[in-house]
Amino acid sequence: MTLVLRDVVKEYGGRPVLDGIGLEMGRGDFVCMVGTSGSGKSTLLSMIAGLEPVTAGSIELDGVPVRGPGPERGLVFQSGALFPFRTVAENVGFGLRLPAAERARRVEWYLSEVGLLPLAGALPKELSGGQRQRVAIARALACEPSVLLLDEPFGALDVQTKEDMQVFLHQVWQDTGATVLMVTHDVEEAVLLGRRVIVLSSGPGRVAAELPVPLDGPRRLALKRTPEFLALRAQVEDLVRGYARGGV
Ligand SMILES: Nc1ncnc2c1ncn2[C@@H]1O[C@H](COP(=O)(O)OP(=O)(O)OP(=O)(O)O)[C@@H](O)[C@H]1O
Repeated sequence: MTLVLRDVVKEYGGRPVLDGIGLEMGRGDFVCMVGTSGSGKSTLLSMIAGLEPVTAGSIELDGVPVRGPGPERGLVFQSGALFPFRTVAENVGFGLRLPAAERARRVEWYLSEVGLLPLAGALPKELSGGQRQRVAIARALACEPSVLLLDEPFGALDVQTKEDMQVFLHQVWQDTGATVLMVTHDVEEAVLLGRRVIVLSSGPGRVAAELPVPLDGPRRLALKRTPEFLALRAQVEDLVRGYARGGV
């Protein structure tokens, strides 16, 4: 599925928040978006998810304009927002309009994909933060979306758990072939996972730079220590810092 944004503008009360955003993503793409706080990253994801209308411009999936939410787009927020009184399996299966046996099979499949099958009967309060995010990701994946929209999905996790989740997400992406658009504050995470990194400037948000990530081989954590990775990370950090100060 292709996702195309053309000249997307968003205003709140006449105040421009995003201005002229363009983006093209093909099937199986993985794009990470970074930018300072308030540059409109979450707003952009909400519009792609169909939860917010655009003020001007267009967002199209396979050439069809987005006019509301749809099952082909899965959205995961920073705090997974699970139903507290439903089990892990019930959370993952919630909203799946399938016959019971098929739904159970689907839930089992995605719980094993995220390594949580043994905790299928647990309640969210019995899980760690990382496990809760895995459930949220499994829930989004269970709808088998063509496009996965991730808004700071690991932002609330400690460094170790976050790194485990980065490796996990990369594996899920490879296994499912989903198109992934991920918003993050973490430049290292963006360079590790993205095949491209988009830097948004702020006030209003614009695409300030789009950098390919030409790193060969598997995206393992050891990659973070290579000179190529460190150079690219520094380049993106300088861009983000520069735009935060009002232009490079
Ligand atoms: N519903 C709304 N009504 C009015 N203004 C809003 C609304 N949602 C967001 N904004 C404004 O739009 C701007 C961009 O917000 P947004 O949350 O998209 O930025 P962000 O880049 O995701 O920030 P952060 O990195 O801090 O999450 C902010 O100035 C915010 O105050």
